[in-house]
Amino acid sequence: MTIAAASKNYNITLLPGDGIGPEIMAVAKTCLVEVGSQHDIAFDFTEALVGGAAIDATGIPLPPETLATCQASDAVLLAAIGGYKWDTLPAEQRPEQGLLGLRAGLGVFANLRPANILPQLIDASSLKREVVEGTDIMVIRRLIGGIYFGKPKGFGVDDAGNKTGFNTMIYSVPEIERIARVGFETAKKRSNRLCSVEKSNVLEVSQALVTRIGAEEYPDVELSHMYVDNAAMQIIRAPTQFDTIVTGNIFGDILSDAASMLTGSIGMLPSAAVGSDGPGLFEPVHGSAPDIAGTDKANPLAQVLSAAMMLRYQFGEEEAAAKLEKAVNDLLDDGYRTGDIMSEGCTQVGCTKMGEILMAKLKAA
Ligand SMILES: NC(=O)c1ccc[n+]([C@@H]2O[C@H](COP(=O)([O-])OP(=O)(O)OC[C@H]3O[C@@H](n4cnc5c(N)ncnc54)[C@H](O)[C@@H]3O)[C@@H](O)[C@H]2O)c1
Ligand SMILES: CC(C)[C@H](C(=O)O)[C@@H](O)C(=O)O
Ligand SMILES: [Mg+2]
Repeated sequence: MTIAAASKNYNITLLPGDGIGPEIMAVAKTCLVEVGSQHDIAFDFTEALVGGAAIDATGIPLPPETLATCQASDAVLLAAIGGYKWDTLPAEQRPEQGLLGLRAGLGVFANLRPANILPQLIDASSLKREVVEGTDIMVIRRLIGGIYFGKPKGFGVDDAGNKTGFNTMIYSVPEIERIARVGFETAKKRSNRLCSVEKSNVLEVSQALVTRIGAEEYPDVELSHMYVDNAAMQIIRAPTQFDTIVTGNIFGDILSDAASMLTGSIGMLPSAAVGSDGPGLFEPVHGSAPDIAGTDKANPLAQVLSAAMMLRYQFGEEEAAAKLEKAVNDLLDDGYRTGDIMSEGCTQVGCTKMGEILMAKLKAA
């Protein structure tokens, strides 16, 4: 779909995926078109298949044409993949492999996962107001390395004849250095505090390699190290002690879900996967929520905020990004909530209605 006569034109691949994916993507797409029209930006959207939807249509979770379309676009906006229907497939054929292949195929090694509490949602958090107030964390996750990608992996049989499964966690020094740089650069733009979360008391892959770069290249950034088990506890106990966290793939996956509860709901958390010279991949932190798919209960705000991250990080369209974020803010100010962030005295709405209210806010902006 193209809006004529805009001075800027971006090719976006949309990957609605599975479960609630198409529902929340519809909201984000409409909002993008509206905000684009206000900022002289046209979007050419191409929809492609990934995950379970791709398996059903083509037999594989990441058809080569999907990857090619994504690689040829200016940015990729993904909703989520996966669902019960494909849970019994062998590991390599599952929807999740489509997502991993996409991340690797785009070379987006740095995943920025912000978790900040909006004042309107403090009472929606499962933690106490005094604990979450002021939370503003950026989790930076190494996205295309570590145990998700290490080889060898597979199934075997141990000496006693028991079936086994195995994966390999491996990081090279250059890989750690490049994510560390993203961590330091991000911390510099925030409050100059970087916490490297590792398991360096046990794992060779976690040895504190980040320190070297920090000491030499970023003397102004205060670097700390924390074991991941302690970090999981500290993030719940006293989240405001954290500013920027840099960590590995699996630790980042787990910590960002934990951090989401500080913000009220995982339905609020966007992410940006960047690092290559090409298109970035923008997606909510949450999954396809198969338990609520098709019920119009999904919170579309993480998807909309992911679109805002795309505008900011990929295109430098700060004003348009800020406008999307303000619309979210205004809607929350007016007390509209999906079920996952519902609080007493607020008005509960579904995904579609939330989209309509967002559009009204954008049009009024
Ligand atoms: N990036 C991705 O595409 C991605 C991320 C995580 C999980 N997954 C996949 O999603 C499927 C379901 O995984 P899961 O249940 O562990 O995690 P999930 O994030 O899909 O859901 C966890 C819980 O959060 C709720 N939830 C998630 N997003 C929501 C939203 N926007 N609004 C309201 N509630 C929301 C769900 O209803 C569920 O109760 C699996 O197949 C998994 O592999 C995909
Ligand atoms: C679905 C899965 C492969 C994915 C991950 O572990 O990276 C998801 O949990 C995420 O957080 O994006
Ligand atoms: Mg996850």
